Amino acid sequence: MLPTAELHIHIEGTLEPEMLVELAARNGVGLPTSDLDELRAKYDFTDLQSFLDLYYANLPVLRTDQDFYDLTSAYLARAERAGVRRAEIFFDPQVHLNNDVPLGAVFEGIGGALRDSPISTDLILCFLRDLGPDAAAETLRKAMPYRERFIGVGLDSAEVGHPPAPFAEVYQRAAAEGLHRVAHAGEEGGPDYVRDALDVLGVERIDHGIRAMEDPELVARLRDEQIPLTVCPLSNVALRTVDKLSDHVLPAMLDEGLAVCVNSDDPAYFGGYVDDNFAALRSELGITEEQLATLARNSFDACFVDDERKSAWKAEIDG
Ligand code: HPA
Ligand SMILES: [Zn+2]
Repeated sequence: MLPTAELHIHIEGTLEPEMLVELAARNGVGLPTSDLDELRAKYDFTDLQSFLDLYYANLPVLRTDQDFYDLTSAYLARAERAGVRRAEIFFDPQVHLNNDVPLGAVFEGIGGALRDSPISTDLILCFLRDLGPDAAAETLRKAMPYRERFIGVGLDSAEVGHPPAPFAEVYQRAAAEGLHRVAHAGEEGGPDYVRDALDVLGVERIDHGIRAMEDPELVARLRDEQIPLTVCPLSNVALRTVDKLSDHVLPAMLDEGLAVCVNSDDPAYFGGYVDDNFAALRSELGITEEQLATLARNSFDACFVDDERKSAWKAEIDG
């Protein structure tokens, strides 16, 4: 199993239908159906918004520390089997706050599972871009009592129509707090979203970034500056950003010398964990063992950890 870092994983997107049903029963939360086949049948998306509608509709089942602990433990156990050595995990506090779940329960539950796992982990707090910059600033303010529990901020949810620039101030505030900065850009939005995430928000990594390939000048910059891009191939197929995996730009990104790595995004919804993504790249895109090793090396280089730890993980790839 290829060792890797997973840098683009939404913990809420690891909620498998089985756990959805279990948590709904535990907390007395109604679901449209408890039939697993009927639930899975809903996992057929036309675009990002059609996925987000289901993702948000399912999340009221998460209520207590224990729920967040169970969700996170299940992901970490599965990630361990997938070869994940390091996970930098996104979470969406605004969803839980809007569901009347206190931030303390979110941090305690997720944090407890992280402590109990052998995988090296940290948390990245994501702002929901469609709720706007004021709500993001308010969320960061509410999270400050838990400042030691997370290492960075990100930007997710509906991309088109919600460009990065209005979030400049909250990203500045995050930087002043010593937080790392990443953002989803170029998933459904065009190259301008990627450029603004870099220039206006000062992000250190781009999540997705596949549409940057439409702009040769931007591609040259991403290569020259070796900006990490956390690509999620099965997610892009599930959300129909690409028609089929064999059309994916990942091989072209590798050929351009971009700092790409492979991630699962929302594995419960998109048909697989990071090892499933690697397997699909091998079988459907003809990605070679050497390219897979490059992707794994890139993932460790892109981690928010010291060089010594990166080197130790990278040594495992060839060893
Ligand atoms: O894949 C995603 N894209 C944007 N926002 C998200 N929030 C959870 N998953 C996603
Ligand atoms: Zn994502």
